Amino acid sequence: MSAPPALRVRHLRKQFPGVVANEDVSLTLRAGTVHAVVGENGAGKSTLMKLLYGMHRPDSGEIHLDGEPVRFTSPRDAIAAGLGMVHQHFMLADNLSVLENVVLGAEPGRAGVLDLPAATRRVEEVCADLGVTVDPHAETGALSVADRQRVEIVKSLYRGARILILDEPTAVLVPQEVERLFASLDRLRTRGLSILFISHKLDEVLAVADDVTVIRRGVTVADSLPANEVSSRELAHLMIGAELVRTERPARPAGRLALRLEEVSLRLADGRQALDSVSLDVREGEVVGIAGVEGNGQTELIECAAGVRRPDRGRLTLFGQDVTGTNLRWRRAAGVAVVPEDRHRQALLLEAPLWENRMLGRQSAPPNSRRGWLTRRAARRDTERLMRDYDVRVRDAGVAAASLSGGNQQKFVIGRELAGGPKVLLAAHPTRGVDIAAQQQIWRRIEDAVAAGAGVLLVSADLDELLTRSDRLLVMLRGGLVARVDPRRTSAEQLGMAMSGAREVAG
Ligand SMILES: Nc1ncnc2c1ncn2[C@@H]1O[C@H](COP(=O)(O)OP(=O)(O)OP(=O)(O)O)[C@@H](O)[C@H]1O
Repeated sequence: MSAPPALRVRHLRKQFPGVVANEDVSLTLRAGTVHAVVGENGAGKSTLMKLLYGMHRPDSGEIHLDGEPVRFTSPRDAIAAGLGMVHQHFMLADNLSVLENVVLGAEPGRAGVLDLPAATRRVEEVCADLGVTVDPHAETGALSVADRQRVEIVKSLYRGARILILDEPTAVLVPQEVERLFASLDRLRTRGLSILFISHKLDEVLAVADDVTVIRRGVTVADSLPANEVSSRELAHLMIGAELVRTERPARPAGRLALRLEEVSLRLADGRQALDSVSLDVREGEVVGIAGVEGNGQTELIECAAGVRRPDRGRLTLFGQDVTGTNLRWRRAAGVAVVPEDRHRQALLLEAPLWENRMLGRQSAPPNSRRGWLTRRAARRDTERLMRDYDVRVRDAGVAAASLSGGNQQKFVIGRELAGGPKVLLAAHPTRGVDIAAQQQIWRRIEDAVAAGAGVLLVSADLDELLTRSDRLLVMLRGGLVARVDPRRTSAEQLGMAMSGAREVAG
């Protein structure tokens, strides 16, 4: 008899107030394989992972581990049973060392004390299993995104995980890092571990996964298909129940100078030179893309352009007017819209209802305010219109932002920022965590704004997005703009090379 599957999920159901997040979800994760879960935003993928990891309890349905039924009441139970999970937002303490993060919360030795030299050796062994090197004594906050992700994986393996759940692990990685992650997953698979991961990138899913499960609106529509028997087109079709339309980018003439940065520099409190004499122009009706490995100044660039941070040196102008000393509020009033990198901390009040979130930063503008009074009904109606326009799938405008799926939160923020007809849009990762159909929809709206004259400064970790959407593309490294590439003549691999500082740059 063949071995039972590592994990078998049958007819899981989970309802939240007003929403059935998982209606009927099933999948079979075979031992020693990589299994991808795909589906539109809000399809119920994260809910499934949280059910498996003991963060939520299913209303009905069954979970079997190695053929045995299990019922977890907390992640602690799931970890004890051999599950590990790497969340989209890493759960590491930045001010602790890699080693401290890894052993934090893990069982100490028999004597109740932690044997540090033994723990260090074990961490090094796990890294060797993964085929990566991470210094156990490095400060976690100083590591790159890819390294922090490795630490999360090491942490799970250190605790003895045999099944690893990864929630959109590649969303934050550049192509070279994606390849390294896949190589690590491959090593784990050969050693008999089983991996379940969520992704929105179908080509990538087909490249690495053995099996694929498709969830549409809370229901499994394809249960554990062999990946070599489907195409990305078929998967997209299964996900949305319709064909995707490819959009061609129109050539467009750029207009007046909208935003200009002149030799802008910024040193952070920890002494790091975040921006080093950055000069760039964004004209009306064009998209200027910024490529770079995360942590090379893109975040601070957007923050300075938005007026959230003030540069130490240099000048910013908006349609010729010096705005260097103005803040976010002032710039918003002057027509600047901002889609920030961290939607949880900078774009949404998670506990507040959507209609309040709709008004953030614009409390005094119509239709939210009449003669200075907030009109709640108008704000709600306006929010519901925005939800329809941007296909934000949620019951009504009274629902708290926290209970929206990640992709729906992003669609909401984009809709809110574009609603005012901005002159300049500062967009950091506008489609991060958003499914392919919604990505196209978001870009259609941004392109409409561009056609209406908006100038867009785009920061993204998605190289295909940068290459297909930018009119001009600049590469950022260690706080400076180091290369200019032609988005029409550059491949994602060449761009990845330029981002890592390699000399020869195409275009
Ligand atoms: N804690 C919660 N309370 C209320 N509703 C929730 C909660 N968590 C999820 N939902 C709802 O359940 C549905 C499924 O959400 P889920 O996060 O599982 O989707 P997803 O497929 O992971 O989406 P995405 O790709 O956008 O991350 C959504 O409609 C979401 O609003």
